[in-house]
Amino acid sequence: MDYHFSKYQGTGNDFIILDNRPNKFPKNDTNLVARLCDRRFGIGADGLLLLENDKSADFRMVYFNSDGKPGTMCGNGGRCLVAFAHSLGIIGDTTSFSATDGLHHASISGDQVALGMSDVKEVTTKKNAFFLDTGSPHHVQLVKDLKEFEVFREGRRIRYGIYGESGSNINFTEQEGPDTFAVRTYERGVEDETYSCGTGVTAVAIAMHYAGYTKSTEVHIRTRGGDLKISFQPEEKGYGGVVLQGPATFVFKGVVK
Ligand SMILES: N[C@H](CCC[C@H](N)C(=O)O)C(=O)O
Repeated sequence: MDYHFSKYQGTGNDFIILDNRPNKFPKNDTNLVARLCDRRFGIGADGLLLLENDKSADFRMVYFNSDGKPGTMCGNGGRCLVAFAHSLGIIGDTTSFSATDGLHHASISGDQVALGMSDVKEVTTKKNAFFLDTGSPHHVQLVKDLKEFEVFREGRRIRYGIYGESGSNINFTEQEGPDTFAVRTYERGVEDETYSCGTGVTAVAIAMHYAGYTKSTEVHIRTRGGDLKISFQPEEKGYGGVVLQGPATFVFKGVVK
């Protein structure tokens, strides 16, 4: 079987994207997805996204981590899928699409995609960290000297040590200004550090506001792969109006067996 794919990246978080409106992709074939994402034996990516038909929205997003298993919401992936849908002429400059955590609204202007994220119902404070769900589960921890921090070793230890098999994504952050933070993420399902994690930087922005490290409701995050902006509104319980904005870029397209 030939698979026609496009490769996109959003601040260095990279994805294989396929148009699965014909509904022909074998979604249960974990080994196939893992092989396509393999950086030696396949195309190479942090995850794989399918664009599918949806009865009540412009399209449906289906996401797999590079381990081949279905993931939860992917913020950078969602932004790249909007850019892909726009390139196919499926959408104009605004869209609504469905994903595992519900309906998302987004807009695209040039290479910038602004993606509405799920409301955050609760932020849990732990010993020296925070836990919240932004469509995927995230542990957020402030560290010193982030550049030298052992993200893989410490991320893996926490991901399996505290969160067990179902796991969590693990974000380490260092404040750089009143509304600016640097973030590095150990991503569940990739089981490695990624250059950026969209639901992760969203979790950091909200956790830092919740804990009083920033008063701003528009937070700038620097990741290894580039810069993202997260805006949100504090609500009675939790946060709403959450928007993740940043670049989503086409890299190449091809056919793979
Ligand atoms: N690995 C995450 C999903 C992708 C998150 C990340 N790529 C993003 O941009 O949000 C999980 O399954 O929990």
